Formats: sequence, structure tokens, C-alpha cells
Amino acid sequence: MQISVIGCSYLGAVTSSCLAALGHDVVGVDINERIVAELSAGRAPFFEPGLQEILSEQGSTGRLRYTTDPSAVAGSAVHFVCVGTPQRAGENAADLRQVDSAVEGLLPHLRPGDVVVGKSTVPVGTAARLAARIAEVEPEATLVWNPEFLREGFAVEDTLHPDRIVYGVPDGPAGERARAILDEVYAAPLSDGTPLVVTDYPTAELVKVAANSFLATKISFINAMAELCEVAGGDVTALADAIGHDDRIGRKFLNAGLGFGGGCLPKDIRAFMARAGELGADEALTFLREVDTINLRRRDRVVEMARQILGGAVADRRIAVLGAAFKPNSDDVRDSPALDVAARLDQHGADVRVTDPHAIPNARAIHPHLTYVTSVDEAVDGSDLVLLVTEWREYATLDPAALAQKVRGAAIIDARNVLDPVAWRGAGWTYRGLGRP
Ligand SMILES: NC(=O)c1ccc[n+]([C@@H]2O[C@H](COP(=O)([O-])OP(=O)(O)OC[C@H]3O[C@@H](n4cnc5c(N)ncnc54)[C@H](O)[C@@H]3O)[C@@H](O)[C@H]2O)c1
Ligand SMILES: O=c1ccn([C@@H]2O[C@H](COP(=O)(O)OP(=O)(O)O[C@H]3O[C@H](CO)[C@@H](O)[C@H](O)[C@H]3O)[C@@H](O)[C@H]2O)c(=O)[nH]1
Repeated sequence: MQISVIGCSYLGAVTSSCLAALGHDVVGVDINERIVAELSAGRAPFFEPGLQEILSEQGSTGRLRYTTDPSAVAGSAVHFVCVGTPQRAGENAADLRQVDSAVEGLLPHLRPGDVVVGKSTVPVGTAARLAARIAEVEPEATLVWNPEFLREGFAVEDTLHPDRIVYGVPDGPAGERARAILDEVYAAPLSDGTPLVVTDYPTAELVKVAANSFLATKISFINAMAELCEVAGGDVTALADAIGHDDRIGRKFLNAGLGFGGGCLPKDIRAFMARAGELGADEALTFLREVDTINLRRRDRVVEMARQILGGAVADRRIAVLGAAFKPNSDDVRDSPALDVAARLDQHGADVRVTDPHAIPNARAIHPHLTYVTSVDEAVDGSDLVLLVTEWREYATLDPAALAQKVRGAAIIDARNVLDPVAWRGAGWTYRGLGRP
């Protein structure tokens, strides 16, 4: 099938290349010339495991191309909208300008029978509004809302083998026809037994933000337990293991630490609260305000812990910050807790040295004044304190005895609770986890 993908960043680059891998003819359109140049050269424009390989494979098939020309969507039967929906500056609500401009750009090229597929994460009600706009210009085109659940770091795997596929379709024959077309697009994962939920627009839009709200709530729940463990002398890791053995709870997303960041969970729960308020249902989501507050308190806690360990002030003390990305296996620093902590310590006058295997260029673009180094050795050299803030495998497996030789003061805050306290203390370190004795 002939498919266009509008917006080719973290979501769209993976979606477009994976659709080509599923056997479709794909054109990706983005207004960002750098992204298009990289993708056109067969290079991943950001770090995402497996993306480079799939781009190289698909580039040589001739089934995948990228362009900045918006008219390149003409001739495609299916158009995926994968543009950004960031938080509006100074507000909780989502900024829908990219979605609106992508759809407006598509309208002149739509033909009868075309299917427009919304993948971006949007406030409930957006699909109905966009469907009405599309109908004004091409009444025989149909909008489907098909939210995306991929995780950065596992984006290719999640796209090719999703946990579920959700379509929000309009009632009647147009919806049925659009559904049949999407069944063809997703023939491979559907034939593997991927569960399919076909529903209406509002439910499809809500499924996405409900899923992210649940995940965020799970993380803040365990971080609240970490706060309790800290004052009561408990161990949140053992607690998470114990409650996680209950199948009804499950162990996933119960890793206490520095909390959630990234381009999705924080802005999605805020946009959900804002939309609930617009719909007169803000009381239904007041708990998400607490989820957000608990999450942001984790960053304060780590800064405070650093101050305590360093005897009351961080000014002029050298602090090694291991990690800048919001999670391992990603170079994404959007709302990164790791980078936020580094920037705050820098503001307090600390001599901060930040390292990360992949995220330094993105981090530098946001916080150019911080000092970045390319290795753990350079970061820890002569440091008074080490912070492990993104649990990259190479940081989680560091040798405490070897590292102790390089620092000035052997103190570490394991803000992701991934190190073995016994081993680190045994090697002479002052070890502090979050919610662990
Ligand atoms: N990043 C993820 O892991 C992920 C996962 C699931 C869902 N989502 C959702 O998917 C959407 C995209 O996420 P992202 O992280 O890729 O966002 P992003 O901000 O990184 O990328 C958006 C891209 O769209 C391009 N763009 C904007 N307007 C355009 C237009 N009119 N025509 C063509 N291109 C245009 C931008 O240049 C940019 O490259 C968001 O709604 C997000 O919430 C993201
Ligand atoms: O037990 C945990 C699990 C995660 N995190 C943090 O939570 C954040 C988000 O992690 P994750 O959800 O794995 O990353 P994303 O790539 O942002 O993926 C989320 O956001 C995407 C965009 O909406 C969705 O598609 C995914 O399903 C959803 O998991 C990161 O900062 C993690 O460090 C924790 O602190 N503890």
C-alpha cells in the first residue's frame, strides 16, 4: 500500500521505516530539513536501537523515501499524522498547532477513499474536530484515530510487535471501509495475534492518555512508598518486589528513583488534566496533580541529598553526573530528570561534569553552559560526589573499587536504585539510594 507519514521524528521516523519493513511503499514528510537529510541518507537522526539497521535495510528496497515537500503525500491512500503535540508554554494544555498545520497541509491532496490516520497523542475531542474539517474539503476521505504506544529505546520492537492496536473509527460504512484498510496496513502484526480494539474516536483518544496516566501513577505510587521507606527505614526495592509478585499489581513500572520524564508522560498527564478541566470534569483527575507533584519532588530530593552529603552546600564542589537522557537507550533529553538535577546543582554553584553515552549533543543544545565530558573517567576524575541519574547499563555495572581510585570523595547517590549497596559500601563508598537503607 502507498502510505505517507507526516512528521518524522521519534514517532514518525520509526513508524515510516517500520511500515516499509511491513512491505508498504512509504514517503515520510517533515518540515525539518536536518531530519529529512539524515533520513534520506539512510541515517537515523537520533539514537534509537534498531532504527539504523531498519533504515539501511529499507532504504535499499526503494520502498522508503523522505522529503520536505508537502505535496509528496499526493497519491498515497493512507496518511499517518505523526507530528508533535508538546505542552503549551506556561500552561498544562497541549499545543495542537503542528497537528492542525499537518492536516491543513494534507487537505489539498486528499482524494475520495483516502484514510487519514491520527497517531499523535491528542486531547479527547480532537479527532471529531479534525474529521469535521476533513469532511469540509474531501467528504469521502475518512479519519481513523490510531494512538501509538511505543516506548523510546524499544521503539522498533514495539512498532513491529505491539501489545495491542487501537482504532477509533466513525460509525457506518465509511468507518468499516477505513477499518478494513488499516487491517491491511497492519496485516503482519494482526496475523501474529496482536489484540485489536476497534472503538469510537473519544475512546481511542482516551485510551492513550489513560495508559500514560496509569504508568505515571504507578511510578509516583512507588516513589511515594520510597518517601515512606526513607523515613521509616524500609527498602522500597524489596517492597516493590514483594507487591509486584501479586499478579494484580505486577512488578513493571515499580522502579522507584528519580521519577519520570521524557517527551510523553509529563506533558500527557498535564494535557489530560487541562482537557478534563475544559470538559468540566477536572475533579476526576485531581489525583494526577499529586502524581506530577510527587514526581517533581524526586528531583528536589536528589539535590537536597547532594547538599547533605557534601556537608550543607554544593558550591565549588565537583559533582560527576552520570546520565543526561530521560531514560537509558535514548538520546532524548526532553523533560529529563537527570539533566534537570545537573542544571540545578550547577545553579547552586557546583562544578558539574555531565556524561552520557548518546545524549550530550541534545543536552548541550538545552543547557549549553554545563560542562560535558565523554567518559565516566573524565566525569569522576577528582569528584567529591557521583550521581547516577540515568541507568545506562555501563553505569549500572561500574566497578566500585576501580572507581574509588579516581574520585576525590567516594560518595555516590544512586538515583535509579540500580547498584548493589553492599558492594559499593564494601568498596569504601558512602552509598545513598532513594528509599533504600
Ligand atoms: N516519542 C515517542 O516515543 C512517542 C510515542 C508515542 C506517541 N508519541 C506522540 O507522537 C507525537 C510525536 O512525537 P515525537 O516525539 O515524534 O514529537 P517531535 O516533536 O519529536 O516530532 C514532531 C515532528 O513533526 C514535524 N512537523 C511538525 N509540523 C509538521 C508539518 N506540518 N508537516 C510535517 N512535519 C511536521 C517536526 O518537524 C518534528 O520533526 C506526539 O503527539 C507524541 O506525544 C510519541
Ligand atoms: O519503573 C519505572 C519505569 C519508568 N520510569 C521512568 O519513566 C519515564 C518514562 O519511561 P517509559 O515509559 O519507559 O518511556 P517513554 O518512551 O516515555 O514511553 C512512554 O510514553 C510513550 C509516549 O506516549 C508511550 O507510547 C509509552 O507507552 C510510554 O511507556 C522515564 O524517565 C523512566 O526513567 C521510572 O522512573 N520507573
